[in-house]
Amino acid sequence: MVYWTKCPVEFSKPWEPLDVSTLIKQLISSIGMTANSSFAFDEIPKLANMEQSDFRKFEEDERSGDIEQYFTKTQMASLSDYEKLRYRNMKKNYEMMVKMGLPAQKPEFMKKQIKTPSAKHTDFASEDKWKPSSSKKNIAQTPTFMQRSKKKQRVKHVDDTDSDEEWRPSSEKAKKSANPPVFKLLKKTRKAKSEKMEQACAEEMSRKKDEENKEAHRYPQRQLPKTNYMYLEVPDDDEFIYCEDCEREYEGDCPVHPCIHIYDSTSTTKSEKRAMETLPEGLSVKESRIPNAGLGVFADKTFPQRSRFGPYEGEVTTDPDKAHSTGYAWQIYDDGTTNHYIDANNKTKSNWMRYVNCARNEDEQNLIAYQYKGQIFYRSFKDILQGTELLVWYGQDYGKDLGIDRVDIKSLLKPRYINGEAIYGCPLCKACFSHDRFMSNHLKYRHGTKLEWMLNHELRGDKSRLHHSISHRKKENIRETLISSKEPDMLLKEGLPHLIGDSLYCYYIIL
Ligand SMILES: C[S@@+](CC[C@H](N)C(=O)[O-])C[C@H]1O[C@@H](n2cnc3c(N)ncnc32)[C@H](O)[C@@H]1O
Repeated sequence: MVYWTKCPVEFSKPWEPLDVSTLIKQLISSIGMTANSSFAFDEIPKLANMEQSDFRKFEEDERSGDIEQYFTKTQMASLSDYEKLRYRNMKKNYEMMVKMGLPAQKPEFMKKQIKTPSAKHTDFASEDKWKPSSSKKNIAQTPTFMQRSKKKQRVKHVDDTDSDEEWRPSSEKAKKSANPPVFKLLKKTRKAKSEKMEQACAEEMSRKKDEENKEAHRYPQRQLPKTNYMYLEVPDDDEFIYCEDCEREYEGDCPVHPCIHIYDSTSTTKSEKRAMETLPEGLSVKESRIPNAGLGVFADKTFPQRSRFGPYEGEVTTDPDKAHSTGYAWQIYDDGTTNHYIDANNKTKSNWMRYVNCARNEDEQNLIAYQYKGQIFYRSFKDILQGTELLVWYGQDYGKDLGIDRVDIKSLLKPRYINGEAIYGCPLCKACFSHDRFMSNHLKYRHGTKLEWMLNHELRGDKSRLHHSISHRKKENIRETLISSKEPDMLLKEGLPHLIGDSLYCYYIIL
């Protein structure tokens, strides 16, 4: 903290956390002699202006040093006088910082409360994060059972509603496809908003184009081929959703880290404004930050990690040529083979998701596209901050046609055969998987940025080296023992390291 390194006052025991009120008093008295010190002087007037009586009152208040509420009787008895003093000082410091309106990190021991504190102390003990406006509010924790029931409701929305599409994929599962409920907004407002938005976008774009044409081109001008559809890894079973935090798939949503579904706005129009009108609250469409990419979708507020958007709407077609020609079609699989395409080229039959552009690298990507029950959803795998453009990865082939060269995860999925069984070893850690899908998920979610870095910096233009190093590492690290998939509990009991992924599928343990 600032008073260890920059404090102009000398203390006899620098290793002992100090009582901050004593410290502040000494600081205030030393203002005159510390004018050249590196201490954050803008803080000093604030401290100096605090009423002295406040400090005294605080100091004299015996309960402010009370730490018993955080320890059991046995724990308290085992603490030495020195430790008790230390904890009391930490608590006092924290409370004083909060009182002064300074951001303070709550000491670890104060997060666990054993006994009910007095009303006065609840103020401090209930704060997990310091917030200027809520520093004295008692923030209630949502009980776990309440969070669960919320999650169930969300799942029900997706599962129980029927889709409007005229043609449906052949799979029985996809027939029950979701058409998420929507917020009822004042249509006129949205209509006016979207009309204005379209017009403003068009004007802004034509102005920028004129300007760009006058300038020497800063970026290579590419005639982008409209001969692509967007591609996802082939799902064998699209009723499972991968959770990046748990590193495993769940049937439906992860019960521990459920998604927050962001619903489309209602649009009943049959005109081309439909796609724009479906924009959820907090999103807007304007010119993309990616040169020559056209329009893009931007966040007007922060969307947290695991926000889920969708489904992607469009016309269903089984004609690959038609889908290839538009640049707005996602390929949909059923049992590992292409079943149909959802083409959002037609604005009267699609939603706002048609405007989401392709990320050029892992850093700017904030959405993952995935197929769930025959439909495409986008999910944020990190917080999307206000003002950021929403960007998803369209897939290797489409990416290449847009001039984007990213690590081809599929190329890292070459198995090695042990006892006749294919195993997929991670090039970056010791995890191994029995199925390319688990390995692919692991690479994408656990090491995405690192892979990008390897390609761009270490292995630029020489992907063969990467493959070489992978097979070399595999030879070194893989213990050639096949462990039955039926014994995951036993394996865990033995405490073997690096059992990663779903234990039913991932049954290789690496040395
Ligand atoms: C699904 S649409 C995205 C919305 C599109 N920007 C629009 O204005 O309608 C896909 C098209 O957007 C453009 N695009 C998307 N991502 C791009 C990128 N990273 N670089 C260049 N063009 C991109 C390409 O023209 C592509 O065919």
